[in-house]
Amino acid sequence: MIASKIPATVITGFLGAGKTTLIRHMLANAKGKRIALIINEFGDLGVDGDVLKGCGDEVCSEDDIVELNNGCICCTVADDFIPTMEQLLARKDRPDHIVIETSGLALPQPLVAAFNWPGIKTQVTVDGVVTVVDSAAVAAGRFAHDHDKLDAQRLADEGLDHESPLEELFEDQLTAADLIILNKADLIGAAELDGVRTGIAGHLTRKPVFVEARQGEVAPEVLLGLGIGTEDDIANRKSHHELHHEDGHEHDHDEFESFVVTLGPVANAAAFAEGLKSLIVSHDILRLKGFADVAGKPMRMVVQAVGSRIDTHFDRPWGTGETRETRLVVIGLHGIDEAAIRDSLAGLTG
Ligand SMILES: Nc1nc2c(ncn2[C@@H]2O[C@H](COP(=O)(O)OP(=O)(O)OP(=O)(O)O)[C@@H](O)[C@H]2O)c(=O)[nH]1
Repeated sequence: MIASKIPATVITGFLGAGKTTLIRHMLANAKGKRIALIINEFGDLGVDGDVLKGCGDEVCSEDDIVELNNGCICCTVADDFIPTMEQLLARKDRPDHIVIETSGLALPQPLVAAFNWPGIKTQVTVDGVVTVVDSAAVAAGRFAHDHDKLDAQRLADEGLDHESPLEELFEDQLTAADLIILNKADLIGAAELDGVRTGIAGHLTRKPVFVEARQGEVAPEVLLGLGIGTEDDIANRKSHHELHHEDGHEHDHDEFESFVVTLGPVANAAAFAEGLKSLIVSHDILRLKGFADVAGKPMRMVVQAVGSRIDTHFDRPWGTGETRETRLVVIGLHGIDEAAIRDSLAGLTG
């Protein structure tokens, strides 16, 4: 008897859109379906994996979570993704479903195309591509064309052969979608949300399904079981890069930069968060996340910033034998002033 193919769902979406939050909710509500997770992050801190471990104990134990943090998954398909899939498929206790969270900067196209590789195609199929959208960021014009900035970038770099990197990537992630989650609906009004939906739909030639969400709360029955087989249609969902470089020119992420900063204990959590907020605005930091060691507190503080919106909360006690330290990953556009940001961050702890 030929075993049926394992469905795999690709969850994509720009930095901070709410992919990890959506997956957390899905794991907590998966009702016994055994899910294996492959998580890819930009920046080598492994925050997403850490946030997800333990939250779906019954359906997805730590052994079922594989972190691929060796660059964006779309560029490391052959070296990282394929071997990981092969290992998952070689297991005796194969999962019911595989969920892959791409980094916020990844192009889904090369990843989906990898499901056509011999050895993978016979055993797994792409159930669907789910693209998570930060509706509030879209409504605020985060991905819209900023002509002044773009002109300045073009002046600085004559080789620039494309539109704004943010806009392009955002569009590529939408182009690949079977299901679009309009997340963070709590942050904007109904009319604005409608505007976001119509704006996105107007850009797409295909007609993916739209679902609104708050805090990534989408029923697993809606996310999983789409049964699309997206790998067979991926040639019709080309990214800007594929359209511009049919000659096989390598895709990379040169437009973005990330670095990890390690700091000592934070004296005052509220002042630290306020300081981070101004730093994010003054340096146009796209994403900042990690953990902080707050002096005198037994718990670890999670720091999550998307644009200028910052959230901090204490998630769990520091473990015995675990080094208490403050570690943050900072992501911005190419040319972000790393030295100045490092200096300012060091000044915020004391
Ligand atoms: N207000 C609001 N905040 C949200 C919602 N969904 C997620 N967030 C917050 O947005 C921040 C980023 O969420 P994540 O789930 O980590 O986003 P992500 O897409 O996994 O981020 P990257 O992996 O870094 O690209 C966190 O502080 C979340 O708590 C939502 O629907 N509404």
